Amino acid sequence: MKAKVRILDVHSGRYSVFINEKEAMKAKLHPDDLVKLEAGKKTVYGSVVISGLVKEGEIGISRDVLQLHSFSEGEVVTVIPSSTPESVRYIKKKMNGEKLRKVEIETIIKDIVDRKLRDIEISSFVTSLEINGLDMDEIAALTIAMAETGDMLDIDRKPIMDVHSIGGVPGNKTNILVVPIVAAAGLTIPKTSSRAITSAAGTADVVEVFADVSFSLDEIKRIVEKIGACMVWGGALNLAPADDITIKSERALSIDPTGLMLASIMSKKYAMGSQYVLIDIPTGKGVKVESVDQARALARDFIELGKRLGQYVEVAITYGGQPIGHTVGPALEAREALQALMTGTGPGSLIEKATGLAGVLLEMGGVAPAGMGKKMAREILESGKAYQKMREIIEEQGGNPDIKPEDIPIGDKTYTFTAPTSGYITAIDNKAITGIARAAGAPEDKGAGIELYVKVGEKVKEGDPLFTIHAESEARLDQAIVFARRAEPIRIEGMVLQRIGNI
Ligand SMILES: O=P(O)(O)OC[C@H]1O[C@H](OP(=O)(O)O)[C@H](O)[C@@H]1O
Ligand SMILES: O=c1cc[nH]c(=O)[nH]1
Repeated sequence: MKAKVRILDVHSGRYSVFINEKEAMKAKLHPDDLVKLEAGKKTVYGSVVISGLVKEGEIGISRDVLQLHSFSEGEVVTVIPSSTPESVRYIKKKMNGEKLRKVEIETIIKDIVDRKLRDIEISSFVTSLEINGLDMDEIAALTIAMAETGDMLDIDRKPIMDVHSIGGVPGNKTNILVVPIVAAAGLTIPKTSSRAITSAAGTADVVEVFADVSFSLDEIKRIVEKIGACMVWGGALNLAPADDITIKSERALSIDPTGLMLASIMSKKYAMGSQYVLIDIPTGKGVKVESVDQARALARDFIELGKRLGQYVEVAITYGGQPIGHTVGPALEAREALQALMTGTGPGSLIEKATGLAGVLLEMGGVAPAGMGKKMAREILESGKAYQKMREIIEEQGGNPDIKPEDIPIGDKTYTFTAPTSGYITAIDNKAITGIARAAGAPEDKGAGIELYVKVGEKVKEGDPLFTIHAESEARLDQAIVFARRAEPIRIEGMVLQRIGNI
C-alpha cells in the first residue's frame, strides 16, 4: 500500500509506525507486525501500532525513526508487510548452543541495525549469548560486524590510545580522570563510553552531567584533532550502532554476556581507530568477574581479540571488591570526579586506580619510562594540568568549563542510614549498592544515587552515618529505602566474627 507520511510527536524508544485501524484491516496488518517503508532509496523497518492518531491513507512515523532517517511530512512511501527475518533462525541456532558462522553473525547484526529485529528477538539473542556464550571466532566476527555496520573514525594523529573498563563496580568514575591525565601528557585518546549496563552510572551518563556526549564522527574528529581527547557516548549516531541497541536489552536484564561484552568494547575501539588499548577488569565479590583466575582468562581473550583486530591490548586487573570513591550515580560521581581533577586529591581508591591506569597508558604510549608511568600520572594530576585538559574537553563538548562541583545539582530527597551498632565495616555489597542507587532513579534521574561515608576496614560507632540516598522524587526515595532495608548493603562486625564451640 502507499501512504503519506505524518510525523508524530511520539518518542517510544522503539521503531514504531502508526497505521489507522481501517487501513490496517484492509492491509491485514496487526499490532507489532514488521513492515518495511520504502521511499526512493530510503528503506526503514518498523513495528505496527494501530492508532487513531493517523487517518486512512497516512502512515505515522515516531521521532525515534526520524532521528536516523529523514522523512518529510506528506512524503509518499510504500508500506510492505515483512516476513520474519532469516536472522531469527540463527538466533534459535545459538539458543540451541550451536556455533554461528561468520555470515550468520553478520546477518544478525545487520538486521539489528536495520531494525528488522524487534526488542523481543534482540533480547532473545542477548539471552542466548548469556547462556551459551561465543568462541573467539564468533567474537571476532561479531566485533567486526558491529564496527563495520557503522562509521569508522580516521584521526590525523598517532599513536591513538584508548582505555575501557568492563564496568560492574559501583562508582567507577575513574576514566574521567584517566583521559585528561593521558591527554595532558600529549597523547591522543578519543574515549567512547557506553551508558550504564549493570551499574547505576556509565561513564557517558556521568560526563553528560557537565558536557554533551552525542556527536557525529566529524565533530569527534574536529575535537580530538584540536585537543587530543574527547569523552563521548559510543551509542551516539552511527558508531558501532548495534552496540547501544543490544545494551538496552542487557540493561533491562542487568546482564553483560562475556562474548558480547568483548565485542561491544572492542568494536568501539576498532571503529575509533585505537592502536593501544588498556582494558580495566575490576575483580571482586559482586562484580562481573569475581576471581583473579577468571580475570586472567578474560584478559587473554581481550589480548587475543586485539591481535585479530591489529590492536595492541594490555589489561589491568583492578580491585573491585567495594565501590570506587564515595559516590554512586551520575551527578554525585560527576561532582567527585571534578573535585579530584580540580584539587589533585580525593578518595584513595579513585586516585590510586586513576593514576595506576593512566600510568600504564603513559608507558604504553612511550611518554613515560617503564615503571615511571604512575608517578608521572600523579604529577600531572597534582599539577592541575589534567584539570586544565578537562576544562578544554568540557568546553569543546559544549559544557561550561568554569563549572564547580557544588554547581552540579543532586537529588534533594534524601535519607541517611546510620550504624545500628559499633564495630568495623567488614563488607560493602556492590550489587546492593547498585540496586539501591537504581531504585532511587539512577542513571536516568541524574541526581539520584548514594553518598557513601565509610569503606571496608573502617571503625564506626553506633549512630554514625553510613550512607545517604539521594533521589529526585519522594516515590523513588521510598523505593530505594525499602530496597536498602532488605539488602543489608554494609556489614558491621566486631573483631570476633564468629564463636564456634562443641563441634
Ligand atoms: O558498570 P556497567 O554499567 O556494567 O558498565 C558500563 C560502563 O563500563 C564502561 O566504562 P568506561 O567507559 O570504560 O569508563 C562503559 O563504557 C560504561 O560506562
Ligand atoms: O562498553 C561496554 C562496557 C562493558 N560491557 C559492554 O558490553 N560494553
